Amino acid sequence: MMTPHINAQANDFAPTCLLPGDPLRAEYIAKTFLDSPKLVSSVRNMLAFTGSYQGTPVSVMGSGMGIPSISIYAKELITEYGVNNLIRVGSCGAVNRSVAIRDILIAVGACTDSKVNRQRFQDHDFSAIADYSLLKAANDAAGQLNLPVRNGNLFSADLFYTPNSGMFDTMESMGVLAVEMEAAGLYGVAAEFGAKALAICTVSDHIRTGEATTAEERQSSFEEMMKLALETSKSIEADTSK
Ligand SMILES: O=P(O)(O)O[C@H]1O[C@H](CO)[C@@H](O)[C@H]1O
Ligand SMILES: O=c1cc[nH]c(=O)[nH]1
Repeated sequence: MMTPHINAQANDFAPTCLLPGDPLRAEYIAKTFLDSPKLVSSVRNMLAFTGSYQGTPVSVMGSGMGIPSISIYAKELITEYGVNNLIRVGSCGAVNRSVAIRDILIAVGACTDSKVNRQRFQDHDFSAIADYSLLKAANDAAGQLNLPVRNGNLFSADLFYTPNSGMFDTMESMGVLAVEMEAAGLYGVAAEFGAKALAICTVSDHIRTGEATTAEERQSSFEEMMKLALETSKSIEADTSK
């Protein structure tokens, strides 16, 4: 069994898949946190692994950057490989002065300048929201880990290098916390194909203050987010097997 973008076998993916933008982050998660990680797909070097986290099967796959890329992988994972829970573990740039570098943000919803959800929704405004059971599981896991997290709205931008930096003021005035490039698309795909999705992002840089994390800081603060996503996947698996 193969899709145009994934060369895994039919049962190679677990019901839950973590989706970092960077395939090397997928490899890092698999090799750092999973027992017996197996490489299950490598088309275009978009590495995917399946292993187990404290006894719970879980997969992790790079999504690439931007809504078009994550939409391809998320759609094929859901419809061809039976993945039901998709958890993005990404980085983001803060646009809100109340947010600090290294904060972990959970995207209750995501705005976007992309038209993908309007294409799905007869040109109306679709509310791109997280699945509530995943959102609750992530917040419960954060409590257990004693990890401060912030729940709120993200903005999924088509352009990393925006020609309209004035939009950052508008985002902040509307309460948006940070900018990244995938969450709104992931939530749209999940809604279209009947799966559950959640985006968790660590603030890697602050667009307002110009602060940025070092590579080492990114690694350690991303590890907290990775653990949070893995604990979330463990608790939802325990819930569904009751
Ligand atoms: O670190 P990742 O998960 O790739 O996320 C962010 O980083 C990339 C831009 O540098 C975009 O994909 C954006 O969403
Ligand atoms: O998409 C992104 C990710 C991190 N920082 C940004 O400014 N944008």
